[in-house]
This record gives sequence, C-alpha cells and structure tokens, in this order.
Amino acid sequence: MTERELYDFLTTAALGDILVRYPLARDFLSNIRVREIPPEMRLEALLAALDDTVADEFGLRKEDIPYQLCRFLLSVTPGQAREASVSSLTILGGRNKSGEAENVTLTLARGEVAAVVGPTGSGKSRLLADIECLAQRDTPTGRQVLVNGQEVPDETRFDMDGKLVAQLSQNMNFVMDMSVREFLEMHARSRFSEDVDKTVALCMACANNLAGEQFSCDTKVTQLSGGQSRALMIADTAYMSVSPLVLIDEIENAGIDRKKAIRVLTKNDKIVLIATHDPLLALNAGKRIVIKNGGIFKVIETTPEEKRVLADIEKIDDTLLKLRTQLRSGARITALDAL
Ligand SMILES: Nc1ncnc2c1ncn2[C@@H]1O[C@H](COP(=O)(O)OP(=O)(O)OP(=O)(O)O)[C@@H](O)[C@H]1O
Repeated sequence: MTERELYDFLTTAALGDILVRYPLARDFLSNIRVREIPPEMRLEALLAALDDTVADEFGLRKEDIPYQLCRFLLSVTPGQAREASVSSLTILGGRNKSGEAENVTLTLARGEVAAVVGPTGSGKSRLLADIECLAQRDTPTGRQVLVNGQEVPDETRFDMDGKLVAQLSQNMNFVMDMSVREFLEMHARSRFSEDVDKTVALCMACANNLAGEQFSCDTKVTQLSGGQSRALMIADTAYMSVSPLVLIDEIENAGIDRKKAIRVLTKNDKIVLIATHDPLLALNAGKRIVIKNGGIFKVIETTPEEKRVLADIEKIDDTLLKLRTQLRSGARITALDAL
C-alpha cells in the first residue's frame, strides 16, 4: 500500500477495520491518551472529541494526527523489504587508539559469521558500536560502515523502526512487567507475523532449548534469570527481528548453549558479529577480526585445520558442561573420565 492509499484508508475506514489491519494503530492512539476506540467511529470523529491540550502536549496539531499515524504505520512495515535489500557490510578502517591508520577494508556477506577477538579493553565493543550506529567517520575510531558498498543515508541510520542492526548486549533489562507470552505476542504483531501463535510457539521452544532452566509462557519477563532472558532475546532475534545484521557482545557469560545459539542466529542468512574471548565461538566463526590497541590488526580466515581443533575443543567443552551440571546438582566429582 502506498502512503496515499494508506492515508485514504485511515481517513475513511471505520476504526474497527483499521485496528484489524493495523493493530499497532492502537499503540499510537494510546500514546496520545486515546483509550476508548469505538469500532464504528471514523478517525476524524475520534480526534474531534480529543482534548486540545493533549495534542498540544505532544506538539501535534489535531489535523496532522492522521498523517502522523500514517507515517508511523509505514515506518513499522518496510523492514521486510529492507532486510532483503542488504547483501553486504563493509568496514573501512579508521585509526587505532594511537591515531595510526587501520589500513583495512573488510567486507562481510550475508550468512557470514565473524568473531571479534582481542585483549580486554582493546576495542571489540567499540567496533560493534561503530557497526550499530553505521558510523560515517563520526565516531572516535573514524571508521566508515557501508551497506551494499554504499554510504548509509541518515534516515536509515537513525530509523528506529525496521532497524538494520539488532544488538544483543550483556545486559538485558526488561522494563515492562508483562508475561513472556505478552512480550512475544507484542513483537510478533509489531512485525506483522501472519500466524502470531505459531511464531510465539517457535520462539518459546527455541528459548527453552537454549536456556539451562526451562520457563513457561506465563512467567513474567522481569522474573527470568539472566540466562533465560538472554535465551528469550536470542529466540526473538532469530525468529522475529527483520534486522539483517546481528551484533552479539559476549554470549559466553549468559549460561546458555552457545553452539545452539549461534546456529539459530545464523539460520536466516544474517550477517553476525560476535565479540568474544571464547575459543569455541571464535573458531566456530568463518573469520576472526583481531583487535589490538583500538584498531583492526588482522582479519584471519578459519582454516580446515582449525576446524579440526574446534572438534577437540567441543569435546573439552562438553566435559566442562557435564561437570557444571553435576556440580549444580550437588554431586561429588570423582574422575573426569567418569563423565
Ligand atoms: N580506535 C579507537 N580510538 C579511540 N578510542 C577507542 C578506540 N577503540 C576503542 N576505544 C576505546 O577504548 C575503550 C575500551 O574499548 P572496548 O570497551 O571496546 O574494549 P573491549 O575489547 O570490548 O573490552 P572487554 O573485552 O573488556 O569488553 C573504550 O572506551 C573505547 O571507546
């Protein structure tokens, strides 16, 4: 639907029909304190009854509200189209902490996973932050990030809806006191999922598969443990986010199954960057970006030999996992080969 067609629909249809096609219109209206939405009424009549001071409070003119609603609804729908339009991400080097040039041009294609490695404080999170804000030589590193080999216009950089980049950071703080089901349903609806119940069920199954301790749909999001909320956000990103770029800062402390998490996050052909100190995650990636003194020092492709080493690391990791499970359940440890 074009902007004109949507505007015409919003200004002529009954509110009940608008809400069926665009459930997020209710969120927009409740933001300007409209709680009662009679289904037979038209938008114009609803707004006529709105107290003038409310429109003033939000810096809106009443007559502009249908247009603002139209812009809002359009801004939350084009994500799908944008997702399909991203085929590569390019990082053009800036300078390290000493001001020396990075001399690097790194391109990642869809479906690629890159690990960002380096000592503590070297600048791994800074690189992810540069990508998150699609830096245009305007951050402390002077890096530039291109999408499909092109500069990114400001309206894409600062567009909060249908964002290009999804970031999973170390702290997942939920501010709203809603149940896991309500949280997932809200996301599924805002992404115009065709089958909300199915999407919610998929996310739940995925989150519980990743989390150590199972949780139900009725659990309040504020009551989830750190690992459970991380698992929920990973499932949400994997199944609902339209962002084609996923940035993950230190998944290792999350108490979840890291191998499975990477598998679900990469299944949709996204570009994934993971800042990590974990050998298992670093060697799982196809490339690793080595950061030193704030700059990209090297980009290394993972070799078949390293993949063979990875198989040994996975065995060690499995042993550690079993050991952890036994210790958690209060067991005594006698010998490693008994695990
Ligand atoms: N090229 C740069 N120029 C200037 N400052 C930088 C540069 N790179 C990183 N920094 C700064 O250095 C500090 C440490 O960087 P950052 O937090 O990214 O490290 P890190 O590798 O993620 O550390 P950790 O492993 O402890 O999480 C930050 O304040 C960051 O902004």
